[in-house]
Order: sequence, then C-alpha cells, then structure tokens
Amino acid sequence: MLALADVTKEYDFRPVLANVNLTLEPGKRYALTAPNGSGKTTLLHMMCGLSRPSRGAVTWQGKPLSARARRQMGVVLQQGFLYGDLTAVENLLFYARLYGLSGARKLAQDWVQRVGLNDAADLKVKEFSKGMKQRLSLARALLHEPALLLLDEPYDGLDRTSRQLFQDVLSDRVRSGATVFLVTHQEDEARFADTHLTLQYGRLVEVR
Ligand SMILES: Nc1ncnc2c1ncn2[C@@H]1O[C@H](COP(=O)(O)OP(=O)(O)OP(=O)(O)O)[C@@H](O)[C@H]1O
Repeated sequence: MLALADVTKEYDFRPVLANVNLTLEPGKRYALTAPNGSGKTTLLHMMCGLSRPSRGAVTWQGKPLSARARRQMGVVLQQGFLYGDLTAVENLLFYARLYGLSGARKLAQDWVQRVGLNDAADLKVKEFSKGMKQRLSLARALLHEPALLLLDEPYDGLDRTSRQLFQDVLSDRVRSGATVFLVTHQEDEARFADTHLTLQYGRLVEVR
C-alpha cells in the first residue's frame, strides 16, 4: 500500500527528515514515538499528501499519491476537520456525501452511536469538549472504511473511557484488514503495535 522511498523534508533548507524509507503492510499496526519537534507530524502530513517531500517519493500501490489514493486513507490530525456550526450528525453526513457513500444518514447515525456521542448527536460541534471532538474526528476518519488510518496523537487529552473506545475501534478496523499508523507520546501504546518506530536525527528507525 503506502510506501516512502528516500523521503527527505527540509524547511528553509533545514533538514527535518532524511532518507526515510517505509513500506506499510495491510492489516498491521505501526506506532511512532519520538521527542517533540523530531518530525512526526511532518512525516504524517507527507504520508497523507498534506505536504510534499523535498526529495524522494510517496507512493500508493506503486503510483504517486493521487486523490483516489487519498480516499483510501482516514486521518485524525491535530486539526479536526470538523465544522463547528454543524451538529455531530450533520458533520458526518457532510463527509459521507462527500465520499458518495450510500445510506449516508444511517451511516452517520450509526457512527455517532459507535463513538458514544448519542446524547450529543444534535449538538453543534462548537459546543463540544476536546474529547468529544476527537471521538467525532475518529468517526469522520472511519466513515468510508479506509484501508489506512493515520492518527496524530489521538490519545492526547482523552480520559480512560475515550481511550479504550479508540483502542477498541482501531482493533476492530485492524481485524477487518486495515492498517493503522499511530503517532503517540505514550510508550505503552506502542506496545500494541506490530512495528514500533522512532525518529533519530531525522532518520526513521525501528525500536526493538
Ligand atoms: N511549516 C513549517 N515551517 C517551518 N518549520 C516547520 C514547519 N512545520 C514543522 N516545522 C519544524 O519541523 C520540526 C518538526 O516538526 P513536527 O511538528 O513535525 O514535529 P513533531 O515530532 O510532530 O513534534 P510534536 O511532538 O511537538 O508534535 C520542528 O523543528 C518544527 O519547528
């Protein structure tokens, strides 16, 4: 599926990532832990096509990242991609229609329930707490059943119940054959991964 070949990223000629090579496999969990400012978000943004490498290539099934490839991905990033003036259900409906999914309303309602937001289904998202927004972002990212899920510190600020919910939903997706790539500051989370990665001086290395 997604592969990075000799990917280097510089900001104003300052290297952040150097010659990163990575090939993701279906049905696997990856965790990336590394200190603040080491380039984790930068890497994730290149993986989902939000930013381009300075050198090297990001490919999907051997071809350059296209809009079609990006439809195979679900992302939970620091920016939630949610509309504050829409309710939880309306947000999911918006994305379901954007993806051209059939049974959009039922799907939106099911996902609101799946992430435990039933009581807040018709509340505007601007009235949501951070944890509620994160739950809705997870639902938004999974609506279209992506083959690859990329998450940037999804557990940040979540209570134990929300965290367990995330873990359950992610495990469920992996069992269905999806790949999960998780950036986290929580080393204990990395234990659940098939592959634990870190960044050292801009290079991606496996933690053994
Ligand atoms: N758009 C940008 N322009 C210039 N420099 C940037 C930009 N984005 C990130 N950087 C720099 O690149 C480096 C890596 O940033 P990045 O956000 O990828 O790190 P991170 O590992 O995700 O950090 P954190 O754990 O704090 O979220 C930092 O030094 C940061 O200042």
